[in-house]
Amino acid sequence: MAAITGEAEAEAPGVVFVHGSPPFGLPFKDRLLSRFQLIHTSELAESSHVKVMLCMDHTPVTSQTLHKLPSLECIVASSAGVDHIDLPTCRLRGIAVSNGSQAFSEDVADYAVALLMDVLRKISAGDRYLRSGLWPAKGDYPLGWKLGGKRVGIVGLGNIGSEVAKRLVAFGCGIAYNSRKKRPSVSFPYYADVCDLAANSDILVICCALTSETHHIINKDVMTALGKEGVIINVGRGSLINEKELVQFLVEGQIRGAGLDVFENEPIVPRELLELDNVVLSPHNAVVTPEAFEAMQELAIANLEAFFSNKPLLSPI
Ligand SMILES: O=CC(=O)O
Repeated sequence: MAAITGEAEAEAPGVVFVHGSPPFGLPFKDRLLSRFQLIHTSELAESSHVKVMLCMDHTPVTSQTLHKLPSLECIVASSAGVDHIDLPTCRLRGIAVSNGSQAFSEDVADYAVALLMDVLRKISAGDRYLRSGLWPAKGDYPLGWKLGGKRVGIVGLGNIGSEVAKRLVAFGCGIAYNSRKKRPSVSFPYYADVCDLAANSDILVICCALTSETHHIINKDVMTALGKEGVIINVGRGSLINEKELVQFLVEGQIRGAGLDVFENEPIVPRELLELDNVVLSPHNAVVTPEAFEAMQELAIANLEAFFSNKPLLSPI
């Protein structure tokens, strides 16, 4: 006993409900197991006492899921986007939610810039042209456009959007943004209306959270305002854009191009997009680097430890 041996009595490990089928490798699982007791989705029936959930993938956390966890106080999500979690129910029940965005923001921002550079300078399209033996037989591939000097409208100036801005300022772009609220500490021009932002931009980079307010925030009116020379990059969620309208605008040449990491009905990608050389397509890969996964694991464990020590979460949403 602690009183006799002088050793601190070992504390029981905190119980963590792991939601979804985690893509985590063994080292992460071992690290979690060394600190916490893990309960999995298949054991939901025995989880009525669980206070914290670790969400390792995009499996929906519905009001029914939450109903089965009456003691839940906190959800630690590994992803940047938390649109798979029923946030209104969490708010009603006072369940705190944290996300993983801090861990991924730099990598997602790099990827957004890479997609943009690719669309403008036609890198993937030129690669396809060369590999199919058309160069030089069919002549040089058409020239692309310069990035420096372009006016970039960022939709969602959170962790990821701010990193995108930092990078594009270094490329000599002008930045403006739209978000729920003007950010007093930010000197970039703010547009409360996305159409106004589009009308004053050459490029839109979409990196806001998907909510009922932002669903289809990019629609035909916004694309019309952006104009024929406009480019759209989406590293947020597919449903931020009305995809049917986007496809139509791209097919008809009513905007110049798009770089898309996300789609409305993933992994289904509209067939028309596969035919277009002014579109760069990517299989929801912007967040995926081993370094980002490592940082995500650190953040998830730090959030769980903060919860169990009654400290503020590190990345509350
Ligand atoms: O899309 C990936 C994420 O939200 O982390």
